[in-house]
Amino acid sequence: MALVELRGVSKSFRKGDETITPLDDIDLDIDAGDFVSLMGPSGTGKSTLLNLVSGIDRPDSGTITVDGTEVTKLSRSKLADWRAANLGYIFQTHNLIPVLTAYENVELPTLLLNLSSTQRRQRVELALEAVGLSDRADHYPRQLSGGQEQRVGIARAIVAHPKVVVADEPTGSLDTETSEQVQVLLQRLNKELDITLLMVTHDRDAASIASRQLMLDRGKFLERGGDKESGSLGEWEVGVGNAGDSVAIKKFG
Ligand SMILES: Nc1ncnc2c1ncn2[C@@H]1O[C@H](COP(=O)(O)OP(=O)(O)OP(=O)(O)O)[C@@H](O)[C@H]1O
Repeated sequence: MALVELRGVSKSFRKGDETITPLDDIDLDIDAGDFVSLMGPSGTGKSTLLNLVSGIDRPDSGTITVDGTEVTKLSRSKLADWRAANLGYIFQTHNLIPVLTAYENVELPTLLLNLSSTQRRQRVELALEAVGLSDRADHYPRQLSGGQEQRVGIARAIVAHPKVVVADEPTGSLDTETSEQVQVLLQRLNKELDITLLMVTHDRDAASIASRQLMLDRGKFLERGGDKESGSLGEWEVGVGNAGDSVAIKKFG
């Protein structure tokens, strides 16, 4: 069983008289240890997908299972606990709380977990160390650079030792050099700490650091074939990211 399994997932929104259905009967498998990047045109439902996987929103139909737990079946209160323990979320703009230090921002999600103060301190220190910011623990967000703020946001996402971390354009508001540093950091977290990552991005370079590259195109997943080890990238193939769909080759961009 894959770590993350989506089966027959659909999600619609009402906009005035119109119904928009960005995700219609989607299937997807993500294995433990995968680093998946997800690209696709604006409005195709990438953020919607992250919100469903992280239990922030619910699908209209279909099931989402993470590490054996059917997230779509959890009650609202159980979902909050599940999310705190199992899911990390990295935002495009880090969403740090300005009146809290880096340490306190990272500590915040751990307050929802059943941990002693010693365990909590260890987790926060480890997370800050993992993103190379131990020496900035007492700084407030305004005293940090954009890249450092994003690294604090990443530390906050991993502090609970989640099963999965989802990231919505984590390099979207960073300059090229800082973006590259964050990409290297995400790759290290995946390889060294074995964190399973699902990252939405519009940046081809950021997408290419992932071990699997998906594209969401008109409600269907395309997956980039090729040999990651040798660096040769193939074409986008329909249906590979999907569980079950027929596999037809289609050129994309
Ligand atoms: N809460 C909501 N209420 C109404 N419509 C919504 C809501 N959330 C998303 N949508 C609509 O669903 C569609 C998919 O939105 P989503 O943000 O998932 O796309 P996206 O692929 O992430 O786009 P982008 O690349 O521009 O961030 C859009 O048409 C959007 O307007």
